[in-house]
Amino acid sequence: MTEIRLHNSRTRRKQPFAPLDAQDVRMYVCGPTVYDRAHLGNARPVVVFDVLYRLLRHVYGKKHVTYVRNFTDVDDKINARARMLQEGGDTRSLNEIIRALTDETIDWYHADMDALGALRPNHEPRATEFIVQMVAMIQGLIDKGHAYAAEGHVLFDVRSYPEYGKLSGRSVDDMIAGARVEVAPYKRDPMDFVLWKPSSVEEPGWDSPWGRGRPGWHIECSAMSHELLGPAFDIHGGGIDLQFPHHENEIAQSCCAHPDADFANFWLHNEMVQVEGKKMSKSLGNFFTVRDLLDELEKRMPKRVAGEVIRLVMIKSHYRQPMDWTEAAAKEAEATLRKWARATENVQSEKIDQRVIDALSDDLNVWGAITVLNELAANGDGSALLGSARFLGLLSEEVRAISQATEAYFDLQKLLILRAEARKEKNFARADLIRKRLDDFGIQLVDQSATVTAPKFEVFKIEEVIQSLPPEDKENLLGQEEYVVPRIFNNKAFSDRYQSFVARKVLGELE
Ligand SMILES: Nc1ncnc2c1ncn2[C@@H]1O[C@H](COP(=O)(O)OP(=O)(O)OP(=O)(O)O)[C@@H](O)[C@H]1O
Ligand SMILES: [Zn+2]
Repeated sequence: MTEIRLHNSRTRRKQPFAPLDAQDVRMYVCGPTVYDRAHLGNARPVVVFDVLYRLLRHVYGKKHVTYVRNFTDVDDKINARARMLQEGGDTRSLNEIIRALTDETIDWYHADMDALGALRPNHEPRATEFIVQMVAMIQGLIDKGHAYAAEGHVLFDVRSYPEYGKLSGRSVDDMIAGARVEVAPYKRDPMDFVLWKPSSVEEPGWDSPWGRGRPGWHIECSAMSHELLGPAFDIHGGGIDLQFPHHENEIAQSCCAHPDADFANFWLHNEMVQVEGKKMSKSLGNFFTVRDLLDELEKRMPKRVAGEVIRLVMIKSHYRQPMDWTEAAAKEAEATLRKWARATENVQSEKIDQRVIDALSDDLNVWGAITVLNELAANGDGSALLGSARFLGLLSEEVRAISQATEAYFDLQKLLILRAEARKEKNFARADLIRKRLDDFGIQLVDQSATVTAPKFEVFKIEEVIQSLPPEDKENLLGQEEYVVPRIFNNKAFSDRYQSFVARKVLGELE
């Protein structure tokens, strides 16, 4: 079996990955707080852990991997956004606005992440559906002496857990000195963090032994991962911005609530999407949403291609390196997809190149995997290229067809440019030759643009085209010359392929 090696933030080194149970490999990734469209930074953990999910499914089998990513649908940021809407004239109750806001944001999130080719996790729990489990866990922590109730709040007693700070490598005293910790009269220690807090009448709230209130953010992940994956599981992921305090707090809660288990075995953190050296974030206002970017790209390429372009740009940077979005990277990704599409023309079968799996198994070296794909394209191994690209969530049937058609169009464009250049140089013989050769194949040049009109090519030329087609197209068309002409031009994919074929042939003749 392929050995996967992953950089474990917990040990600060690359380690061989061995699941607790190879029949049920379990991964939890911190999901979004749902009150706004996801920005490009929020998409990074989604695509990074999607690649890991695909790799785990490949190595251990699809049925043997469970991936959980939560939705935080109860949070002060959500309440604040809902209040803003109320102040803006929304007459619904705060709870109604929050329900509609979180539902809508989850729908947007799904649409945007689907567009980036990310598989949906096996479970996408909403925090509000696991309040009972959160209350039980908090009560357990109080019973064990790790938490205390004060003024309607429940706080985690950080000093009761000597391991606190181990993941991020900080001591509690350093943390107090360096962090913006909230000092509050009900806290015994400034580092203690909230497990439960009181809700006002109009705020979302649930009954609890400590009065009507709502959970703190950190306990949500501890309770949901425990409910869906058990007290110990294999991989916990999220952005590096969550390592402290969120993940540190998750560990403290989970390990104190379930002292016999080890919570998450491997911790994986993706680096940040940056804008001019700073983390892309809502609070800094330096963000653009995935939707904005898709809309922008869709001005010059079809939607499906836009999604794959973003995906390819994002996975190409190693997940532990910061990355910027650049227009140049988008252009390069678009050209790469087109190149791969051409190299997989007429390809039916698919196989995954083992070198791609090996590269990904080395702490998700996607760059290395892409180098292999480019090599396959250069060597004309379309089958392994298609299988491997599909494995990375790229080159879907639709994108392949679109990109191939675009290639065909580019080939024709090249000819038109050559012809225009010839005319400019007053090389009318060459210009005429290009027009004539295209005309021979039934492609007429009209006013600088190429259009396919009623063809007048001979049967042997049709045969040539037919021979270049995949077997089932060939079978449909061979020996039916008299019917070929109308069929070819009724069939968009065929006509694109045909144009590409002709253009390449004529280009070859001119060389
Ligand atoms: N710039 C970024 N680059 C990479 N990952 C990010 C970035 N910003 C947030 N994330 C990740 O997105 C996921 C969702 O986080 P969440 O919804 O809490 O975003 P957020 O922290 O509210 O965003 P912001 O920091 O802009 O307010 C987390 O795993 C987080 O680490
Ligand atoms: Zn979390």
